[in-house]
Amino acid sequence: MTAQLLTGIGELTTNDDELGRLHDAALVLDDGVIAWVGPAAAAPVADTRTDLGGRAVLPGWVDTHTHPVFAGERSAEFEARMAGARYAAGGIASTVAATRAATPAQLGANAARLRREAERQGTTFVEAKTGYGLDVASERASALAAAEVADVVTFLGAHLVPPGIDRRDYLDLVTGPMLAAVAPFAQYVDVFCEEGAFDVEESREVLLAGRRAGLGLRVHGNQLGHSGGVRLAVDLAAASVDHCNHLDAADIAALADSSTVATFLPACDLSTREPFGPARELLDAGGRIAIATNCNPGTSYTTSMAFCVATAVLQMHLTVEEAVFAATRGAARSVGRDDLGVVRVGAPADLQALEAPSVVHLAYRPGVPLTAAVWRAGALVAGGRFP
Ligand SMILES: N=CN[C@@H](CCC(=O)O)C(=O)O
Ligand SMILES: [Zn+2]
Repeated sequence: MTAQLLTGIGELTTNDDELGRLHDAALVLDDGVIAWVGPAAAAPVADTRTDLGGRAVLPGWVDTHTHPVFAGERSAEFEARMAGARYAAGGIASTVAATRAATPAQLGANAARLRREAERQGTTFVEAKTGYGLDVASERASALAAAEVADVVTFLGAHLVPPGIDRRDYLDLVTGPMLAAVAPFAQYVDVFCEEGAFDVEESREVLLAGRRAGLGLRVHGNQLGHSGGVRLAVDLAAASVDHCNHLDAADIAALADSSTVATFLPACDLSTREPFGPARELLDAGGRIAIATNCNPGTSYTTSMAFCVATAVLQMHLTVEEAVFAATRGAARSVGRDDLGVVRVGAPADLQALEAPSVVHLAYRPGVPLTAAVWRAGALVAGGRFP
């Protein structure tokens, strides 16, 4: 494979403790990985040479919470919320109906469209959930569509008890035949532990069944209230608990004392008018955090990790460095990938360059499309036309 030298990097965010943030830096990408990193003045010769003209480079975004397998959209529900209606779990059912009516090709095309949209904005790794099929055939089809577009697939049959089925029967289905049909295509199981969806004991049952099937655990917890999902996730040493809008001091202490990553979803919080989760307090207490888009048609119809990072800085009081870390390496840790979201020799060459001299511009110039180039496993997949 061709070794590519990227030089003229004005600022290089490595997320590596030893390398830190470099200026006037260069990288060599070879065979899909980072083969060299250091000062531009000391860069080795490679097969190709691209001068980034002082632009900032950082790891590609690692989006570890998305629901891209769906049909239809819910802008009317969103409009009603902006006029004062409250978000409730039940809205999921309308997307379930549209998803069941769609063909596998339609579901796949929509998920691929979203993946491509995310990639153009710097996202190089995506987790994708099922959860809008909610019967065995539709959940299996959703998992197949997710596996086509995502790097990690999560089974979310326990998103809602769909209309027309007894609650106990549905739990038996999710933990039995549905899990068996989906587990071969998934790495994680998830549950929406919230009023109107699943309570703590039901959620525990779903998660333990998933664990027995060999899946890692993720939880939607404490989004709309003190659902108990966060404590359940910590009790079961889940990889991630997501939303975390409503945390009390004991929740923060429990998370800080655990290996569970708290994944904050700021775009969702804006779209549902929930209070932002206490990411600042959790970081200060020593907890692990991630930031993700939660791309879905109900509560967060965005693929923009940059928007989430800017919001985390402007509204949740993270520093730019903390927010960028949470949206890259911090998130990667929630899917067991310590090699992602970091720039160091041997790491996958998943990178983005900004139309800016520093990552600070992500929050300083909110809403401006700053992605200048995106590389995935060393291949340029978006942008890259440098003057
Ligand atoms: N909260 C649960 N699930 C999704 C929303 C699903 C929907 O409303 O369609 C979320 O993460 O926000
Ligand atoms: Zn979600």
